[in-house]
Amino acid sequence: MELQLLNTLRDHNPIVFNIANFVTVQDVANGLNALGASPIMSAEVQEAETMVQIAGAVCINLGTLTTTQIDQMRVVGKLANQYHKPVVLDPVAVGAVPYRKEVALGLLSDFQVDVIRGNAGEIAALAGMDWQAKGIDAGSGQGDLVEIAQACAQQFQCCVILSGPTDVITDGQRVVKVANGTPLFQRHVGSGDLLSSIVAAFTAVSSTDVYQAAQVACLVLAGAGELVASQLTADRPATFAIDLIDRLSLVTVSEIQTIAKVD
Ligand SMILES: Nc1ncnc2c1ncn2[C@@H]1O[C@H](COP(=O)(O)OP(=O)(O)O)[C@@H](O)[C@H]1O
Ligand SMILES: Cc1ncsc1CCOP(=O)(O)O
Ligand SMILES: [Mg+2]
Repeated sequence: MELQLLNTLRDHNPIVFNIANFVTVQDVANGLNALGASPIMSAEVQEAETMVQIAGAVCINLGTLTTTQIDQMRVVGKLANQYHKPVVLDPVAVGAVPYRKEVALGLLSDFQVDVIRGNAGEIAALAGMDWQAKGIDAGSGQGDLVEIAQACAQQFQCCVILSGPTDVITDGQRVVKVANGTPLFQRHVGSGDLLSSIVAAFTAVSSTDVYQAAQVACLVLAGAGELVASQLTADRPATFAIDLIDRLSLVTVSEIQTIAKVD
């Protein structure tokens, strides 16, 4: 895996344009900033073209969608395709809310995305497979996570990250698994949103190889979280979230390499 992309990202400080949700927007902005990217959030369609032009990549998050925002997402996605800017889609809760699934499928037919990043419940829903998603969380289901991720990637002709205790990254054929992380990620709302935006940041510096960018993003975030958890003596979700921001800023390629569990 090309972990040197972390240094490339810090050297280039790419602008990442996020259509964020209102729950986790500041965590995402601060996480991107700490890592070495330059976040910008926008909810206004009138400035969509400028946003896409100045950005290195776009992350579209369905977390708190509105009809107005869906229109903005469609415009932004099409502009990103036109300007050849990578697009990451985070299909928050599409496994639990049929309306969201309908919206996500509509967007996926209106423009091409480069990466879909979701938990098992979300990726299974988009792939048309049975799963008991629970709100924003993965929920419970039975099935081969690799097969589910590959089916989703093949259906939408893109890279898919099915995140969880082990992140499964696939382009539809090839598969890489990242087993780093900590259960503390699940105790902090917004971990998945941050991952999706970090994926966008890495695609901004590796637009010709989004599969590689997706792998590095998963390993850097999961590795940073694992390093934070190894220093905590108790179950402290709030401390974890704060320390994660610091660690994203400080973590080095060699620290990540030392703990990497990549298959
Ligand atoms: N039980 C776990 N153990 C280790 N890492 C986890 C665990 N659950 C989630 N993660 C990590 O948390 C991040 C967010 O993933 P996930 O929880 O699947 O997203 P979401 O918040 O959208 O449901 C990923 O980096 C993933 O590797
Ligand atoms: C709680 C909540 N409600 C709508 S979006 C959102 C945040 C989802 O964050 P994540 O999927 O990263 O845990
Ligand atoms: Mg999520």
